[in-house]
Amino acid sequence: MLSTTRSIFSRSTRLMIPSTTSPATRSRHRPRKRPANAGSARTMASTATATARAAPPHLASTQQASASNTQPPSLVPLHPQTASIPPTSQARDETHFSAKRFADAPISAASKKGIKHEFMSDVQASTIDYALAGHDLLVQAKTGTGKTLAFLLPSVERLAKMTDLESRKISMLVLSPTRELALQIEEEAKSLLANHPFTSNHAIGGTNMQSFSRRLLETPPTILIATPGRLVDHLENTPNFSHLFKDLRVIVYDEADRLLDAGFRRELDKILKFMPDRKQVRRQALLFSATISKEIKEIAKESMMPNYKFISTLREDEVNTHEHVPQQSLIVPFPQHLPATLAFLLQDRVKNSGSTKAMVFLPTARAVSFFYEALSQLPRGTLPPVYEIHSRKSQPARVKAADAFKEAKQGVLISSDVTARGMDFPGVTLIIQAGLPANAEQYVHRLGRTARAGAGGRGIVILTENESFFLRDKAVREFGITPVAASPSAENPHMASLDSAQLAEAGEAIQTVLPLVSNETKAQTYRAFLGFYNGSLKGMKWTREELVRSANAYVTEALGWTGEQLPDIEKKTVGKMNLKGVPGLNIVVSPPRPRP
Ligand SMILES: Nc1ncnc2c1ncn2[C@@H]1O[C@H](COP(=O)(O)OP(=O)(O)OP(=O)(O)O)[C@@H](O)[C@H]1O
Repeated sequence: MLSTTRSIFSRSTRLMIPSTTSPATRSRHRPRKRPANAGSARTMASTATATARAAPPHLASTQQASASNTQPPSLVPLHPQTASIPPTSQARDETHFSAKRFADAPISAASKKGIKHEFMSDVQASTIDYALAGHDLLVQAKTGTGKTLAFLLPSVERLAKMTDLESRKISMLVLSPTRELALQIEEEAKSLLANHPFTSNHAIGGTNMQSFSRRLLETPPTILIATPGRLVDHLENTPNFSHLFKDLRVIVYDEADRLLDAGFRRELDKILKFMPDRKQVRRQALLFSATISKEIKEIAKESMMPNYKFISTLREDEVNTHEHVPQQSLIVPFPQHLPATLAFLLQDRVKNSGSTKAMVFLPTARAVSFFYEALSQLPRGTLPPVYEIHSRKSQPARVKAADAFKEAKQGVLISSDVTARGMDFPGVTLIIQAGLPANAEQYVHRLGRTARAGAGGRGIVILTENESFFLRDKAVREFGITPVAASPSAENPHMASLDSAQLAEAGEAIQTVLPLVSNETKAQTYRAFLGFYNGSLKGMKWTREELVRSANAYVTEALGWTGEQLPDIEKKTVGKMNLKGVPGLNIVVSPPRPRP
């Protein structure tokens, strides 16, 4: 079966990309001047030129480090002609870094020792004085521009100066919407705290609650990083847990707009009820995010003192994605989402001298499993290592996948939105979003997993015709997403292109692996499809009947379901989805619950 796949790839001319291109050689390949026929300012060529002009020394050295990480290629690409494109998706963008040095900042020697960067990023430079002065802050800055250090550093500095801190109490609470992000913040806190007498710990779902309660009560950390659900659990169910917060001086809402939206609101309200009255213990509130809508601004006010400051490092006319990240869209039917993803991954590998580090975002956890199972069945060497991460995996498996992908020089991480915000995976060159993103904000956060800390990257969103209403959203229209063309553009060779032959070729490869994906995964992906698109009927312009018809076509044509009957779906689930009476579902009555 797999031999078909091999033959598809071996039909192309075998290509050897010069794997030993040194960073210096590569930079010579980059255009030094903007060509007269170059398109918009978004072209990678112009970014590369700007980079060559303005790289501060700290960034130049990081650039060299990342460029030297490229591995020799091991694949035969779908269309080898694209290989002549000089790899520039690692071009850097310095617009988010300031000329302020940490060495000159009014901060302790202990903190200076713990910081590995020389220059402050914009958001760090523009917030540090206000934060050190104890103001409540609502801060908006682009993804990947160093917000974590922007809230950790001044908070730690303020705590270090407080002479009346109660020992054995938590002084600073950082709230994070996801477990992975909480652990990542803790890592960054640990390196900042290396020379301070402070400690940090976390309280996140998926860990043993009893042993964590014990540990936190026995040795309370100075800084606790928590996900809201688990913190509420502790506060409500662990005796004396709320006493740990009696001297809380700083509270941080990372990804504030997500924490304040309807999904977390109830938990946040509960958490705040357990915190000491701000009139008795003066507490600083720091709210950070890359996306802050008007409504969120209004809600955020409730969490801050009336004289709070709103700081945005976005210029007034600036759209909220990195200008230097080329973004493209491809409109194809559902069965072509996986083949198109494969084709783009292979193309990116060629564009990056055989080494791609890409993330593929999908709307549901089950769709993640499906893509993962299919792509990992491709013949060895077709793709770099493939990883999956989503909420249905155990916490140790999530940590393992996130850590492995962080470390990986090349790889493909298939993910649900659990890694969409805040996660810092170094060197990601391509973000693919296949299927409808939840909203414009989530699109921005997912895209923000590339082009971090001044590096370059690209984004592609793959949608069906019905999902393409997303591209017509007012906010999304401003992002400058351009359609993927059928053939490579001479004007901008760094943009992805895809013709029908390439898509068919990738489709053939996918057809060979679909039978290897388990029926259970396909059935679950089908049910998740029904659930997810049921929530977007209006945008999709589907009736409930059309939803079911589309899901039934999806399971056979896109997922390769070959069962005699469609996957079953429990009666109670059908009721919850409001699909009762809609023809075309294979409804089963839920098995009775075992009596206690
Ligand atoms: N001053 C700096 N100079 C260079 N790199 C920096 C600087 N500050 C932070 N970084 C690095 O930039 C990367 C992104 O930082 P961070 O994760 O804090 O971004 P963020 O703004 O919180 O992103 P997101 O919006 O996705 O949450 C990290 O690898 C971090 O180490």
